Amino acid sequence: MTEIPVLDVRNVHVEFRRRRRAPVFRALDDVSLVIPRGKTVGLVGESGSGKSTLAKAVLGLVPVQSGSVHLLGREITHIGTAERRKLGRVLQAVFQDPNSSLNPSYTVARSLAEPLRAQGTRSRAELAKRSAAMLEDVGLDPAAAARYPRDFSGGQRQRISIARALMTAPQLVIADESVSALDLSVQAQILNLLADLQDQHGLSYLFISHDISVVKHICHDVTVLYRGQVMESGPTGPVTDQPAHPYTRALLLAAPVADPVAQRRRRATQGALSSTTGTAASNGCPFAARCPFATDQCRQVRPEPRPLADGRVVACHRYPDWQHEAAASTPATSLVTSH
Ligand SMILES: Nc1ncnc2c1ncn2[C@@H]1O[C@H](COP(=O)(O)OP(=O)(O)OP(=O)(O)O)[C@@H](O)[C@H]1O
Repeated sequence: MTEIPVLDVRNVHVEFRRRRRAPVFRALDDVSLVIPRGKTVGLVGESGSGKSTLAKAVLGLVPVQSGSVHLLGREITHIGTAERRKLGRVLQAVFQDPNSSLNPSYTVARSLAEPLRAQGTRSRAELAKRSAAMLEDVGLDPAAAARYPRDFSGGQRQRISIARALMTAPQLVIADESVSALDLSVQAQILNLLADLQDQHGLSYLFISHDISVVKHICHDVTVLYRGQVMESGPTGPVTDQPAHPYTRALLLAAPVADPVAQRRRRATQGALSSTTGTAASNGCPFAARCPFATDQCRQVRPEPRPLADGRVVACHRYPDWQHEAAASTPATSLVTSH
């Protein structure tokens, strides 16, 4: 029997109307994503691709027009506020800015206690015991409980936010750009911490980042989003070693690398990603306007997701031909062109 995934997002559509009478804007268009137990699934894409909207759809913070969200086998797409509150036992989130979850006027102890209090735990002794254990788990001195957020560095505050998210012993944690604001060395520490906590507590993560090089290090599977549509998804190794979608390759080429000289050389020869704000072909592939391998078919017909033998799914008419063209092209050929 196949195991029930922790999270199963199926064919989700989310639309916004930015102004009254303005046409609807589709922020998520037929997005599916599955997180097996104990795994980390990355959601990657540039700013505006719809990553946070997907997190909000799972957290019930934006309405889902169609499709479904199942958490541990239970459909939660449209559940009410009271039911939603109870989900705090199994579902928590850590955001980019620790200050959004840590009230500056609360002691760490009070901030940590909140999620458990919301689930009905009142015993002070129990709250204090759990806070101390979680602070230790995230590498902080339990004495930190008596202090305030201002007493800590950015990395330490993010550790406190993680401790707070883990207070209810959730099964799924949504980490939305949770290392983006940190220095590289602190990022690495937090990523290691998330991996250790996963081993220790059997956690699953939905790990959201605009940086595919970060996703590569922590995620078992990855979903690549562009303008609200899934370009490619599957096991992280194949997706990042040999991308099947030109957009994934473009993200990899634009990702920071440890060696700045190599980075400059790469940028000079391959071109960098341009902004996501151009006009997408309404019917075709949303990436067609920026893709050097696009044909009329790409501009006119939306590619259906195709399963590949290695477990991936790709939505590209030109796969695998574009890979051969890319390999044959000279370094002076820009992979992604600006419009
Ligand atoms: N409440 C809203 N009303 C109208 N448009 C919205 C709303 N929320 C998001 N959007 C739009 O939906 C698109 C996707 O936004 P989203 O925040 O999900 O992107 P993202 O990939 O998380 O980007 P970033 O990393 O910059 O947050 C954007 O064009 C954004 O302007």
